[in-house]
Amino acid sequence: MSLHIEAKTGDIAENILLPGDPLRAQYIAEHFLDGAVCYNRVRNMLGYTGTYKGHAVSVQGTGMGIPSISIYATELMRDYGVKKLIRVGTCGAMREDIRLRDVVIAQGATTDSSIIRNIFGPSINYAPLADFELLRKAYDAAARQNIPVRVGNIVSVDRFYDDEIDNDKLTAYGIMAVEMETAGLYVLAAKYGVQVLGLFTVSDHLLTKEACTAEERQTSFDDMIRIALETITAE
Ligand SMILES: O=P(O)(O)O[C@H]1O[C@H](CO)[C@@H](O)[C@H]1O
Ligand SMILES: O=c1cc[nH]c(=O)[nH]1
Repeated sequence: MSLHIEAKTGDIAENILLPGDPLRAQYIAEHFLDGAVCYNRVRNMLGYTGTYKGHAVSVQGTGMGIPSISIYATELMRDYGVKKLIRVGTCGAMREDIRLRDVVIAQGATTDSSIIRNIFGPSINYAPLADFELLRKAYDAAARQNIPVRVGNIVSVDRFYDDEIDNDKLTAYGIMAVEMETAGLYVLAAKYGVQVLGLFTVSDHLLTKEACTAEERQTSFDDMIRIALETITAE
């Protein structure tokens, strides 16, 4: 048991998916895992363990923003021995060639969060990166399922409502999409020496202002979950 997760030692699998929304954790457990059992209800931040094609897999809600995901990621890595983590999130597209419902893989995660400065001091701009083996497996799994994916740099922002951020400059330097947790997750995975990857479904578009309907979110979201599960259970 840790401060924010009431699971007993051994209740959580080494392989885990991390959606921000705890109800998405419940959805994944109910629709994709066999024999899923809920191991966490503290603060309603639901966590489940079940199996996928015979492999033990957990799924844990992490909340919104780097402070929230950092709590769950630290306890999962440090106290429960989790070894492979895939964030399954939603994101906002920032470029015209990225469309609604596309699946995005975060090779790197730029950030305006103070987490980098707080760890390394003002002279280092650490580059939070995905694990290459997980990235390659996710790309291959997507290709096998004929799901197109975009791979590259995203930005993890501290503020969802941010009138000051220069999105045009970020886009000009290749940033594909915006979300709020991955840079922090990648840094923590490096600290604890575990494998990590961020996968996203584009739920809205910052340029065109389009947004997915609930049904569209569901369908494209399922594509991302299948990629994540095939990746995390691949030998
Ligand atoms: O859909 P999730 O995983 O929560 O991710 C995105 O959605 C939330 C904002 O609405 C932020 O957490 C952002 O990162
Ligand atoms: O953090 C997020 C997630 C989805 N869409 C956004 O614009 N931002």
